Amino acid sequence: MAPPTEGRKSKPKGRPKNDTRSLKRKRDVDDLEKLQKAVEELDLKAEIKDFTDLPLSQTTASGLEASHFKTLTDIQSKALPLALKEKDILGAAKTGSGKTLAFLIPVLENLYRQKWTELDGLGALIISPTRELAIQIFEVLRKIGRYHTFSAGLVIGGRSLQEEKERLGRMNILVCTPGRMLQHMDQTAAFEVDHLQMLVLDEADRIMDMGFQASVDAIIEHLPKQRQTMLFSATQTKKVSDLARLSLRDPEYVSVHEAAATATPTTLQQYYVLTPLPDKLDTLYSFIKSNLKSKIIVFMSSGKQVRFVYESFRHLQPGIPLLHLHGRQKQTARLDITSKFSASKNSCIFATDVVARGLDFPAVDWVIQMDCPEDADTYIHRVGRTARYERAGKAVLFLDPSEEEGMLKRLEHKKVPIQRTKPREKKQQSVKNQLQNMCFQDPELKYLGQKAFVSYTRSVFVQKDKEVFKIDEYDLEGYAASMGLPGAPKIKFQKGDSAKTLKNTPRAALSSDEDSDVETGEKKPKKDEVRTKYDRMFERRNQDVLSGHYSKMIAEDDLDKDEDQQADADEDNDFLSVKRVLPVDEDKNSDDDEGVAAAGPAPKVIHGLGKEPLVIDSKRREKMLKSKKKLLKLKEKGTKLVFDEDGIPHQMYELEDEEAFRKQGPAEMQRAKFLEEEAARVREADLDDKQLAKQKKREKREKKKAREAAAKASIDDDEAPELVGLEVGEDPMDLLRSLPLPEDDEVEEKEERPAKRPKKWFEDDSEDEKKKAAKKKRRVIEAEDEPETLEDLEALAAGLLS
Ligand SMILES: Nc1ncnc2c1ncn2[C@@H]1O[C@H](COP(=O)(O)OP(=O)(O)OP(=O)(O)O)[C@@H](O)[C@H]1O
Repeated sequence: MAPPTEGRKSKPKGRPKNDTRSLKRKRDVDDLEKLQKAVEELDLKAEIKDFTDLPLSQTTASGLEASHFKTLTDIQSKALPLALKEKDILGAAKTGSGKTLAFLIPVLENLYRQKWTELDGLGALIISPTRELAIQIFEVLRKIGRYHTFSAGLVIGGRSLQEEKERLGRMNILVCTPGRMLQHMDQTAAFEVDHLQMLVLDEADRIMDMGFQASVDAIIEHLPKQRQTMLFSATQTKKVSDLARLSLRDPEYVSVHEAAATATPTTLQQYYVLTPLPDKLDTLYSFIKSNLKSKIIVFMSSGKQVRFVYESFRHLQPGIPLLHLHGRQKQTARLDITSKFSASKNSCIFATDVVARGLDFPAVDWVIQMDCPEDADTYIHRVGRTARYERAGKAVLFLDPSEEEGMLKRLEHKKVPIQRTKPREKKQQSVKNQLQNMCFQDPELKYLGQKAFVSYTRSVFVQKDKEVFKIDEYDLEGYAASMGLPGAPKIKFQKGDSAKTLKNTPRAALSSDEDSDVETGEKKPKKDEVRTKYDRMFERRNQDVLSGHYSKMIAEDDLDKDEDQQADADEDNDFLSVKRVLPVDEDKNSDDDEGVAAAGPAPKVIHGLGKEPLVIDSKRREKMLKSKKKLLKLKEKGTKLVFDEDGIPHQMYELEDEEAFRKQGPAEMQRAKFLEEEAARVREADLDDKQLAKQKKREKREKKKAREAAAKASIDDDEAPELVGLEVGEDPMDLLRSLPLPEDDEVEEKEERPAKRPKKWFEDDSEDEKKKAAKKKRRVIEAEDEPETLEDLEALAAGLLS
């Protein structure tokens, strides 16, 4: 047995092992009793400043210390004593004020004091409205609970249900999103919640609102009524109906900032700018350009808006890393993006309300609300992503003039101090033309823009607060034009659903096929209207130009269709979107492949053109096949044949019969013989070539002399034709011949190779490589023979100059 390590207390000698264990157990029991007593005796009126002043287990205290938490925030000092005494709590405090610890510490402590073990099953359930927030809560729990022996899990979807099922039964603490949790409660037989002690709802008002209503009610039905329930939010729900749904027992309302003059952090500066809808993108771009050294979050009303602005702005290359986040991205991508944004010093993320609540990105400088929030509470949560825990921050709200009065009234009512500011004229720049160009050149971007336009318009239409959102007063045509669209897509609205309900309704419950239930369409061309090829181009989508990036985006969307509802909270629903209406002219044939395949007649198949049969599933493809040139691309490449004296074709290189080869002698000898013969042939050919070259030169010299003589004669006759840029009598070939001829490709490459420039953040490798390939192509100039005609030389000179 190894000797006891220095500094570590050795076991008392001679004492039986069992005695030690029972002594330890007794000491633990004593400690627990003491802790329990201290909690019971805790004076609720006493001022608690440090975590060490609280009756906490050594394990939690050590976890807090190791995570560098020392002093309590206001909400923590008010809520923690009550929560430790197992009271039901309604906690309200400003954003970034430390509510997470106010419920996580009691979760750990109360289970600890009840000696909860793995065998006792689920002890505490923490519900969050979004996956990102659930992950964040889980991370904090892991940090401060690192010395505890509880098992804790994250149930948020995005990975296999089976995998989660297997682990669920063993968990003591779970952090979850409502949709996924309910799925498990309904489907996982081994998952027991009968002994649950604590239920926590973070961002409670959001979880209790209409979108989550059904799932939350169903979850609560599974839970035992006797439990501790805690609700936390910066905008707390006090609705009696909500509290009744949760069966709270005499809840303590802990609101530390209710008496405060403002509902938002005092370190937060808040502004609004009046920017009519058609100028919104210009204002946003100008703002980003003027704040390249900042960390910015830009909130938009829908995922489609986010995608359009991200895709178009990244092409404009503002000079700051751009990111985008919305509910339809794959979970791994979302995680990657949030961690990138957290780690970055300066970057700009375009996001939907999926990041509006609870997320604790470090050191955000600006929160921009490009689209007006649906209500003052959403405003408060969005701006709360900056100015967190004693840090300073700034927020700007973009308002259309029609929204100003209504929104300011709402904000004032919620005690939000906001003042108007104007963007600097000097810094204002317009991107309208560039967007128009981009949409014109890239039908996919245009299509994305149309969808963004429709989803924005619809989001405004479904808003409940008609005092703020007056659909008739927006310049929608102007907005569409500012996005680079050729006219505003026509939208047919459906009545009945409110923004909030739609916001959280699971996508599956809405339309699964975006375009199948659309009520909207692009402007139908009138029959007699003159249509240019540009009009037609603007109306197309999914042509051959489909960019890889966009297809990837679309693929991501499809992959992500099974995401849980709360994660999609931000996402617009597809009961309206752009319907592609084809022009009546011949381009009506130019439907995209998917459309025809889905709805049209069975596709034709052509065999024999290439290796694989060609499927003609659209008229456009059929048309393409009628063009010989295009068809060539699809054909197999020909094989080169040589004909012998009898006119029989042979492959260029045919393998000799092995036996015949052997008969001719050893391979090495045959090889030497072959080389010798070939060398002799080359020498002979070389001689011929040299003679030919000499003869050509001689002929040229003679021709030149003849021309000079003729020119001289004509000068003498005073009838010489003018040669622009040349001295009279000078041979035009001489000038061009004096241009340096490339020796070989390598020299060219050295001369032309540009100085290596650093890769810009917005360039991806494939683009880089494409450029390189294009450059290489340009560089290759065939210059083996001396140019002979003027045309040859002109072509060569042009090649060199370019
Ligand atoms: N006692 C403390 N001492 C130091 N930092 C703290 C303390 N409590 C919380 N914080 C830090 O403050 C920040 C905000 O905390 P938290 O995310 O819990 O805020 P919140 O009130 O839940 O905000 P929101 O309303 O936006 O969800 C976090 O970075 C957290 O680490």
